Amino acid sequence: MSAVAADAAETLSVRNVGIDFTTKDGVFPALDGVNIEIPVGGFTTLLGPSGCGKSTLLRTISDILQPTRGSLSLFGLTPREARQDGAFGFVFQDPVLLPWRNCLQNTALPLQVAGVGKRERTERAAEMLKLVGLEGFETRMPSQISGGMARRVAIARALVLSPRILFLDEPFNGLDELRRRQMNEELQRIWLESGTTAILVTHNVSEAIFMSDRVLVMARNPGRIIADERIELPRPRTQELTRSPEFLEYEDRLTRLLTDAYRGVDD
Ligand SMILES: Nc1ncnc2c1ncn2[C@@H]1O[C@H](COP(=O)(O)OP(=O)(O)OP(=O)(O)O)[C@@H](O)[C@H]1O
Repeated sequence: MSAVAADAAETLSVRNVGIDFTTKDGVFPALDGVNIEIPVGGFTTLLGPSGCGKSTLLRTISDILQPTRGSLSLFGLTPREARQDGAFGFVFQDPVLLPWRNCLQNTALPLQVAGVGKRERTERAAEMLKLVGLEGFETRMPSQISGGMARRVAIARALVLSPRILFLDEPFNGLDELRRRQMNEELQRIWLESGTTAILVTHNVSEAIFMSDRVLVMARNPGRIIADERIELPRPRTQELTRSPEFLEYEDRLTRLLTDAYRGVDD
């Protein structure tokens, strides 16, 4: 943790957070001693093996789970206050678009739920579709677009309420490597334009480096952070950069850390 306490309004702080689950085999510490300080506007990635508590940590930050120990502060608010304030946007592994609504109507859904009038929500949703590169596809139905396009719609929908924090839980799982790289470039552009704070969960080392200012490597039993790596590469990052010695050095280092994190998973 930083020696100088940052301004609470500018920082997402997770302090000594632990989560215990009670199962028939006893109490299981899914997370323990987790400390994170994320600056407003930053892009942070949680990288770790299956079962290390990445989703549990996201769920705790987003007020779905209450910590057993420790505390959280989200830019000066509690997780509950932040949720009630509409501070969160979510993109999940599966884009889950409503098949009977077109791209514009799917993007506008959170606005409709929030009671925003039709004209304003149409304008705002169209703006978001433009941001994710889907101008001209407003009236396409989900069955008429590719998997990559569906993910863009999911990102547009997550950003439509201008969230302070965008949670991305393995959003490009299932895409082939080339498509994933294209989506990473797109997401970087969208994130830079939106100015939101982003927290990504991934298993993919290259994606973690490409996207992040910071990569938190997690291990399990108990779920904890074993490394906090700053990625000091210039933006906007390009595919060219992924072949540079600096990028490959990060890749090598994070792969080693992740290998350590995987060690013991099946012990
Ligand atoms: N409600 C629950 N009750 C009991 N155990 C749980 C519960 N939710 C999660 N766990 C356990 O806590 C641990 C962390 O789960 P979590 O889903 O956060 O991991 P993860 O890193 O997101 O995994 P993955 O990458 O597979 O999604 C796992 O061992 C999981 O089985």
